Amino acid sequence: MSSLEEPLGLDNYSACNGAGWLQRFTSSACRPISDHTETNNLIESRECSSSNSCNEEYGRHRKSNDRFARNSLMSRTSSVGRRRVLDSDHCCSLPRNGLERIDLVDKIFRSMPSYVKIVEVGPRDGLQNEKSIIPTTVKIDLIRRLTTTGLSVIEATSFVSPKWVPQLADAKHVMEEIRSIKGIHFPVLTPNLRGFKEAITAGAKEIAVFASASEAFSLSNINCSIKDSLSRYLEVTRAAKALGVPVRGYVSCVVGCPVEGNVCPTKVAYVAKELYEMGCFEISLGDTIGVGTPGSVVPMLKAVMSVVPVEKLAVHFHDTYGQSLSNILISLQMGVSIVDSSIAGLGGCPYAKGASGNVATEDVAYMLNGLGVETNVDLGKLLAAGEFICKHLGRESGSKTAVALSRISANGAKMQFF
Ligand SMILES: CC(C)(COP(=O)([O-])OP(=O)([O-])OC[C@H]1O[C@@H](n2cnc3c(N)ncnc32)[C@H](O)[C@@H]1OP(=O)([O-])[O-])[C@@H](O)C(=O)NCCC(=O)NCCSC(=O)C[C@@](C)(O)CC(=O)[O-]
Repeated sequence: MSSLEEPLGLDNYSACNGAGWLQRFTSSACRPISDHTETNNLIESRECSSSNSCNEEYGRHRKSNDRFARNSLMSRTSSVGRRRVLDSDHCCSLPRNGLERIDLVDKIFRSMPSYVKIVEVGPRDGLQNEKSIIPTTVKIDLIRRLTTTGLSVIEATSFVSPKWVPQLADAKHVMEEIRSIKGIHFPVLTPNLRGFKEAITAGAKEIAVFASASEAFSLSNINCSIKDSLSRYLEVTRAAKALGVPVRGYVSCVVGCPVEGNVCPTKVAYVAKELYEMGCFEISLGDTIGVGTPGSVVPMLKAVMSVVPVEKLAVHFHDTYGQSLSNILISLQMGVSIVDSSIAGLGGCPYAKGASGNVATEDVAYMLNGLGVETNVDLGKLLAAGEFICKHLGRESGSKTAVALSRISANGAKMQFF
């Protein structure tokens, strides 16, 4: 598959029934992980569907690291969401396939975190693809508004080549204006040592490096192979370590690539592990073109969780096929507790044609609120920040929550959260 016209896996869907389709993904050729009871409870393992050869690079480290995933999953019992359901008398035990009775509520909430850190990427990922150059003052105003919402991390900009991403050519000025704001992390993207140095000079105190699990995407995005990018990032992480600057690591194309199609979970695990071992404190897994479904996200996460502790993982979904919230939900059930999102669903990658914006921060906050998962984020203030930037861009919000709530409040009704 080399385009965004069809979701991954749909090409062969008509050839088989649901079960057969699922089986198509269970080739032992690239089985990414050993048995994982909790995860298997959520969805039967669907392994790599790629024709790529799945090297078992991570396999050597699998056993010792499995315990991270298992322990973490066991200990992440959400009391809040589950209690809400229990309290509201929805607790039920239903027979399933005539086999055994399963406590559905416990199964659903067992691994759900009680707190989720939302990483706002709107000012960077959200704006980087905008065609007309947004005034620096508007970007700064947006960031300032976002700082009032309770978000603890706001990715501010990128120190990349202005020839490649002209929208963020004002990175230095943006950083200079926000560097004095206390209590909030403002990571910036740095593709190489030069970007790192410029970011630090401009006042950045946290940076992010971005590799890809797809060779083709690495070439189109940062003009080098995965191997070369990892060497560059080793230089950057060493320099950052010397200055005590925390580095976040991104892996792009974690389930699909606009050029290569399906991406094997082992490749994602390999790149994630390399970034983690070179010192990245957190690894964000990006479905850059938004083709993933829980069916492809689960095996990918399983593979990555076998080499990086789940508490160090973030998920980063673009919403091209409207799958982001379901992908986030399944990720939370697997123990992930860090979610990237973009105000008003802004965004798209300049090197992933057709990919839409990130999942909207408002929608994530609304869903987490409904689940009883704490975020410390004020939805009303998020809505105001989203309205501000949408007004400037002259378009409707990409957040379904924002659109729905604006209609409700236009009708004079009181905001309700479910
Ligand atoms: C990586 C490079 C720099 C390599 O760029 P290059 O052309 O391969 O390398 P170069 O070293 O030959 O540099 C070309 C020009 O850029 C300059 N240059 C070199 N480095 C810098 C720098 N740091 N800052 C400013 N300028 C720089 C350099 O000086 C030169 O200028 P010239 O001599 O032609 O005048 C380039 O390919 C680039 O900037 N790419 C941008 C990639 C990008 O920002 N992509 C979007 C973000 S990634 C993303 O969105 C995915 C993510 C993270 O959100 C997760 C997901 O959704 O999956």
